[in-house]
Parts: sequence; C-alpha cells; structure tokens
Amino acid sequence: MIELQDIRKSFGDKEILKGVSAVMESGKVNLIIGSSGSGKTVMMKCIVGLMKVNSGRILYDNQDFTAMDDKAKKTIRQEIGMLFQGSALFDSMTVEQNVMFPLDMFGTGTLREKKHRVAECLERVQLKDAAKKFPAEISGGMKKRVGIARAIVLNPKYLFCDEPNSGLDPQTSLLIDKLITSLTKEYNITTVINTHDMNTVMESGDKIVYMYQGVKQWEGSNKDIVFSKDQKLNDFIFASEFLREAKEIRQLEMFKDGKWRDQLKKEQGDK
Ligand SMILES: Nc1ncnc2c1ncn2[C@@H]1O[C@H](COP(=O)(O)OP(=O)(O)OP(=O)(O)O)[C@@H](O)[C@H]1O
Repeated sequence: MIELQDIRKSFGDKEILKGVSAVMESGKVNLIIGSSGSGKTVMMKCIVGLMKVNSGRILYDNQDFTAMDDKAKKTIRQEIGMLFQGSALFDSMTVEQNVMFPLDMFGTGTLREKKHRVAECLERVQLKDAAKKFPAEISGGMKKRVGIARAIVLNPKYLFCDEPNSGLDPQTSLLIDKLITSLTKEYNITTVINTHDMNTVMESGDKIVYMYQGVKQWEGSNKDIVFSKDQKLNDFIFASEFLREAKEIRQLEMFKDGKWRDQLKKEQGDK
C-alpha cells in the first residue's frame, strides 16, 4: 500500500500538486487519470522519488519515504518495478538480455539462477519463443510484454506503469491490461498506472484517482463511475455522445440487475 498525505509540488510560483491525499491499495490496479497537464506525471514522479515534494508525506507500507535517507530510499527503489512509456528497451540487447538487465544490476544469485528467473518471467508473459530476438524484430505489444517481464523480474512489491497502452491497438491494449491485472493480483503488487485509456479505466479500474488541475477531484472504482454525479469527471470520461448513451444503458442494466442499490448508497457519499 502506498499512502499520499497532502502532497504539494511547485515549480517556481506555479503549484502543480495542491495537497493531494490518496491511498494506492495493494493487490489492486490503481489508476491515475485526468486531462493533459492535470499533474499525473508529476505525481507519479514524486511517488517514485524522481521529484521531491515541497510538503506532505508518501508512505510505502507505513514507512515514510519522504523522510528516508538515501540508503533507505534505495531499498524501497529495489522493490519498485517500472514500465515506461514506449517500453524503453535496449535495442542492442536481445529480449532475454533486456529482462536480465535489472538482475545484473541489483539481483543476487548465480548466473544459472538468474537465467532461470528470466525464463520464468518470459514464460509468464508468453514470450519464451522470442527470447533470442531483438526489439526491432518484435511487435509493439510484444515489446510491452518484454517491458512487463523486465519490470517484474525482481519480484517488485510496487509496480508503476506510465501510459502502458500508448501506441497499441484496442485489443492488444486489453491483453496488456489483463496481464498487468493478473500479475497484480497473483503477487499482491501495489500497481499504479498513469493512463488516458478509457478501456483501461472501464476494464481494470479497481481504484481510480481522477486529477483535475492538481487536485484529487474524485476517487472510486470503475463501477462507481457509471453512477458518479461529479460533473468534471463525467465531462472527462463520457466526452462523446456515444459514451454518454452507453453510460445510460449501463445504468439501466444495473438497475434491472438490482445492483443499483449499492451504487446509489455510494452515490450519496459522492460529490
Ligand atoms: N520539470 C518541470 N518544470 C516545470 N514545470 C513542469 C515540470 N514538469 C511538469 N511541469 C508542469 O506541470 C504541469 C503538469 O504536468 P504533468 O506532466 O504532470 O501533466 P499530465 O497530467 O501528466 O499531462 P499528460 O497527460 O499530458 O502527460 C504542466 O503544466 C507542466 O508544464
């Protein structure tokens, strides 16, 4: 679990994060959504320590990351897996060498054990047959899966993914989302995803934090979204006529199923 307590971040006199508090839960895919410039990337960089907050606290499983010395921060960093936008693979290395890289940097164990772990991760993302290929020889979706294998090779407790579906077609995106969700649940990882992808929001959004101009405007799950009355969130998610109609149909279906009672209760607590 990662807890943000009233974090603020400014550049000069421009305040980008205006006191954000949120909980990123373990075993869940926690999504950060919001329009361009709302502060999602700055927030993620603050959480992983690439940027320093001006005030507030960030707790990794109750340990105050913001108050740690460099040595303690390094320990937390070794428990973090990162999937970068565009996969960020090394072009001159094969798929298996790319996945081996974090093990060579931070891992312990013999070469044989490391190779075994790489094979295990490639198997998990169904890329065993591509082990000897170079990034230029595989598709965008496969590159993402290599990125995922590399991100999980050190058994992270925390996984950060920046726009994991950028540049992928909707079907491949769904496969990537499902893979990230199943790994998150299987290994009880606290996964944090920064995304614009509405399919991801609807399919994988166990926990969603919606950012608006540096403020946490709304939080809830993909099921709550259908019943949310937050106008800013609705304008952002259901931007097209088509999606607004789809939302109404979904509400009707839930109404018929009787699922609306729980949602209505939640809605009353919604802004
Ligand atoms: N290093 C920096 N120095 C100054 N301003 C910055 C810096 N990084 C980000 N910003 C500003 O912070 C604001 C939020 O940027 P951020 O990248 O977090 O937005 P975002 O929500 O991730 O947008 P997008 O969806 O387009 O990636 C923007 O106004 C941006 O110009």
